[in-house]
Amino acid sequence: MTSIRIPRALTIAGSDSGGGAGIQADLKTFQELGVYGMSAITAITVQNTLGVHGVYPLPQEATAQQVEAVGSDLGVDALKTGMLFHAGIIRLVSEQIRKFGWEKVVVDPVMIAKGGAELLQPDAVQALKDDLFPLALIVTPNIPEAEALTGISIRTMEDRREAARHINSLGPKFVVIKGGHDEESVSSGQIIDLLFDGAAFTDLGSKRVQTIHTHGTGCTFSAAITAELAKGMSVPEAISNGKAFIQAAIEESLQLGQGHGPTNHWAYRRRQEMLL
Ligand SMILES: Nc1ncnc2c1ncn2[C@@H]1O[C@H](COP(=O)(O)OP(=O)(O)OP(=O)(O)O)[C@@H](O)[C@H]1O
Ligand SMILES: Cc1ncc(CO)c(N)n1
Repeated sequence: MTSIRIPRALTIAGSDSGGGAGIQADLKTFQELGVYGMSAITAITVQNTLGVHGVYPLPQEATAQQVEAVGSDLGVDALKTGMLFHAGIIRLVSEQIRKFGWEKVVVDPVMIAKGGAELLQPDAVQALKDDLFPLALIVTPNIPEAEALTGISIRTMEDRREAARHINSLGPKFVVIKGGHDEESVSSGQIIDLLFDGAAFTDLGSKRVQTIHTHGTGCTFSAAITAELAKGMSVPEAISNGKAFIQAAIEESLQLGQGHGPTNHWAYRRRQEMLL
């Protein structure tokens, strides 16, 4: 009997009680894209659409044991990291990625939540660059994260290209600098995510949706890319499908909560089904 192996993805990230970002967004996205999802939690956050009301990091061994448990038993085709919170977790997780020989590694270098809460301690940025980036296939910073990682103040697309080159030189084969925080995209109505593959730049453009419901967009985007990699897509295909996934999720938002609401994780599948 021939058996079809189910694609498997792991997220190493923080829990968002509001369900729009973090582990919850990642698992929903994996499921929507037909990928078996697993998680290693780094911290419990108390969140809703109004902001982050508490952060409770787990002992770093607890995160490492979760990674070990799933890696040694169920197996992992692709993984992503989100909120890692401190340098100790980054070092342990990096060691495990090396030990298991995982190559499809997407690093979303989560630092600050939209309301300003710290999801990565400032002294952990160096560990991210030194330990985790050399193991990453793709890194997906937003503009403020790209600035913090490189010290480059990003005003223009040329600044962004310079930051992408700098991040690429730290090890990741592909860098996507997301454009959600680009002031110009508000007036132009176009958002550009910049992809750099170490040789060439590609502008991934999309219509900017006028909405406040963008909680967890970065998590959802990187989770969709990870799911597509787990299914065997090439990196450019995975990123392009990830962009379509987040665009649908933002366009069909759920209007939940009193603040910045979550995106709609099933909008992309609904659209795909309509095409059938
Ligand atoms: N208003 C919008 N309309 C369309 N696409 C958007 C919008 N805001 C963000 N995006 C897209 O969502 C993805 C995430 O971008 P963004 O720069 O917001 O990430 P982020 O700041 O890391 O998100 P978060 O911290 O909320 O998880 C990118 O692909 C970006 O182009
Ligand atoms: C747990 C968690 N991870 C990442 C983000 C960034 O959106 C968030 N708000 N919460």
